[in-house]
Amino acid sequence: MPVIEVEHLHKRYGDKIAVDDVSFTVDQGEIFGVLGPNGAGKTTTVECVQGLRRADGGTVRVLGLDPVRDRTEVRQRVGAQLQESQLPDKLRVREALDLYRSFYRNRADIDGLLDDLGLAAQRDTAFHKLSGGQKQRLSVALALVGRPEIAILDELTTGLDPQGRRDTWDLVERIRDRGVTVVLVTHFMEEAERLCDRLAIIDTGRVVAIDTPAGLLSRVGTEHRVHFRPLDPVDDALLAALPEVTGVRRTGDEVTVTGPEQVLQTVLSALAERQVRYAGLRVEQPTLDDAFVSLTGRAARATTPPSTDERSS
Ligand SMILES: Nc1ncnc2c1ncn2[C@@H]1O[C@H](COP(=O)(O)OP(=O)(O)OP(=O)(O)O)[C@@H](O)[C@H]1O
Repeated sequence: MPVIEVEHLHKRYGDKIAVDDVSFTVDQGEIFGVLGPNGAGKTTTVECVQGLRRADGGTVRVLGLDPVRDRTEVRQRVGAQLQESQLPDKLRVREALDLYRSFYRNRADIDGLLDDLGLAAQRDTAFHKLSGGQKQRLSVALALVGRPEIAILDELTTGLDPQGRRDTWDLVERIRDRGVTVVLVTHFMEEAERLCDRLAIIDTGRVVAIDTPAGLLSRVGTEHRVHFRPLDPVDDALLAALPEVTGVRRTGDEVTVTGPEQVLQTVLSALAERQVRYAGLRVEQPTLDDAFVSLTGRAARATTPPSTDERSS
């Protein structure tokens, strides 16, 4: 059953069309990704879903409500992450949660939330003394403090280190396991692939595809690429004649063999049979990056979240 229905959403800022024509539905209980490069219109789209912006065209329904007309009710039932700059420096974690909790009629247990988010030890820490990851987790806690039916998480892992990112992914799955529908806005392919049940790829204000990660991958084919450096002579023609192999390429001393998933086993068996030793074995499978390139005709801006040091803001 859809909890969010967006139809032909259109939004412009002056002459700039931010969202041209976006339609999608989000089902109850899923993690739905809104994926696309910087400036694609993702944030504008979810701001219209939250009722923070009024659409210039199209319709948005959230839990059967109009997010602009029924803003008060939608705010009670949809949790959204705060921008970190919206909290005063001196406010302590526990105080922030108490304050935001008072805005809601359904109130989460704060100690449970602090435990769940790994913030129990920081309950009396002032906001400005939190690390980037802790601030990020607090913003998620604030999105959950009103026990929402839908949580909208925008660029959740930007600025987190790899461990922080993995912890946050586990957290998103736990949120979903509690029955909360999650809308995850991201421009990181790996994050979308790992977390989302379905996702909409948005580019220049338009939806270019909506599917499961596996469905998107199947659109770009299922070819695997096996790379290795033979340490003994091996004939390309011999590799090319193996069942399932669709291509053999040599780049310097590296050989790349392509084919379906089983091609790895085929190649390894053939090399073992002929006592060909090898080094540098690696296998590449199609990724959402490949799907994005194939759907939009160009590469996404980023495939891996930058570390804190690389953060621009
Ligand atoms: N308040 C605004 N006034 C004018 N233009 C805006 C405003 N907000 C966004 N835009 C423009 O609208 C387009 C879509 O922006 P939006 O923030 O929705 O994209 P996004 O996909 O969320 O990007 P990012 O990943 O960088 O946050 C961009 O070209 C952006 O510059």
